[in-house]
Amino acid sequence: MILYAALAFCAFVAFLYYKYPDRAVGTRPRPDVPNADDTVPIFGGTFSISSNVQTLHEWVLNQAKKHGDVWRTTILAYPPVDMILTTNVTDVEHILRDPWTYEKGVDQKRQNSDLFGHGIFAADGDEWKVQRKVASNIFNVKNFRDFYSPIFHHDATQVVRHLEQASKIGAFIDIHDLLLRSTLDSFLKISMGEDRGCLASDGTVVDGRYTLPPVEFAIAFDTLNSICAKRGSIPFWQVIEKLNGTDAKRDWCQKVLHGNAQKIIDKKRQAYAAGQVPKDKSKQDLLDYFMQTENDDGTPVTDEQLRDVVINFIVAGRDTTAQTLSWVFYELSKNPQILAKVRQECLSVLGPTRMCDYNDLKELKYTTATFNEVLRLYANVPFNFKVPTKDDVLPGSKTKVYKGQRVAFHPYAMGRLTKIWGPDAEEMRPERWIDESGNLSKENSFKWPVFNAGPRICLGMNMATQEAVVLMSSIVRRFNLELCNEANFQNSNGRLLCIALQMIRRNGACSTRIREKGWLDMIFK
Ligand code: HEM
Repeated sequence: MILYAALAFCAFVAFLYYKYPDRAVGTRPRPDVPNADDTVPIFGGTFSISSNVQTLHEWVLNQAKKHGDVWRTTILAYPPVDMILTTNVTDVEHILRDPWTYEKGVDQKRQNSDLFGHGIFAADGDEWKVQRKVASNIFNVKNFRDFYSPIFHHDATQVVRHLEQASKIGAFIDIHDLLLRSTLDSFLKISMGEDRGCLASDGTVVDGRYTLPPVEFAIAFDTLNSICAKRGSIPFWQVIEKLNGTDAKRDWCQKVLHGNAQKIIDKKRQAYAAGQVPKDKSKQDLLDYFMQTENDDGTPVTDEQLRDVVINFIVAGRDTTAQTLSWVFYELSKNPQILAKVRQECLSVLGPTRMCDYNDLKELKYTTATFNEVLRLYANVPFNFKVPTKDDVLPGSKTKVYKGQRVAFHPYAMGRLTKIWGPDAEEMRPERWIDESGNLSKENSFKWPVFNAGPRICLGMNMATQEAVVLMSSIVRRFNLELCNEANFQNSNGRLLCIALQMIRRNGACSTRIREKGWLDMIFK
């Protein structure tokens, strides 16, 4: 009996081997598209992805260099993953111009639903359109100039206060932690009228590092964000999370996040009940706009819907800007000549102490160029995929794509490819953003999709740039900076560790080992 079973098993494996010689089980043959390196029968790219997970974005970059515009990987999972990856700018434009055909898709929603619920990041179609329309009310020049500048000034002053204290006592400091606190404080005030004071306490020195008290809300965010992000590279994550204790962690995070979001909503509802709605539309915040919106069927927006708004917008407004700024300071610490130029520009436009206002932004060209250049090299949404609702052909590479499969693009790889940016693509050179007349050049957003592009382009890109330049100009005029933990960012071949790329974004989320070392530890002098 056992012999028959063994023979049947072998025959089954031989059949699978014959049927799926170059891809994962359940995926279709594609002789017209090259496979990623180390693709094997039955499992496709499952092992090559998991064995390269620490330098995944560098690995993708190498695949793009080797295979050209388009290549493919498949993963043994349920449902099987069949993914075409393009770095062709015309293909990317085609995908991003049409979010009705190229949706986020069910898998992505499922993967992120614990964090995003039905919020703007997870929504497609009408559900997305309504949220985008309501939210776009707060992103206008009047708000940037009159209301957001003072908030950014206040929080940048707090950041500088902590850096001064740390530098006085010669302690090093995890600048990324500080920046995350600053972007969280600023964005909560801007979008929900809520002052969390994450930078308000004084720091203490623990093991040589200047440290602020932990913020539970932020820890829950980072942990849940990391759980959802990891699902992309773990086949059968639904089962694994049940077995390895992740479920309990997820429940704790949700309890903290939902509890905090509910408090913000309750406070707003109480204010409304007491008739304290700001009459002047320009004084209303994001939550005000959503509270006054009705659902299509005329019912009022529920607390659960508002909770998704709160959480989605905090993720959007906090992590991205802090992560990019962390890479800015990383690069400035390694490129003193760029630091000197940024400092010189900030001093000549603002003098030694004046804070950067909205109107100063157009003068701070090199500083903005440095921010853009860092985003080009360290796209903080490094990878993105969509799912077509019908069969289609990508017009740049002439590649056929099928309804329901994943069609991905990779802003991190695109930012470093010589075919897109020329022979110095991997160099940090802010000058590439300044045109012959000395003005900041506008880049084609499909070539540089770090803020996404097309109808779903990032709503906060101008806000992020304003906030970043306020923080950069406040810090570089006062301090020299020195990186303490270079080894955390590169492997022995000098390639960027993907885990660093993601962990800088998802600070403290999952690796206590790395967390103990501290992230982006710097000395400010
Ligand atoms: C350096 C900073 C930032 C970067 C690099 C960035 C990048 C991005 C990217 C890549 C997307 C598309 C995500 C996707 O759908 O897969 C996006 C969407 C979005 N971003 Fe940003 N973002 C930044 C800052 C901000 C800020 C400060 C806000 C303020 C709230 C914001 C609000 C949004 C919103 C609301 C969307 C969803 C747009 C839509 O789906 O229609 N972002 N951002």
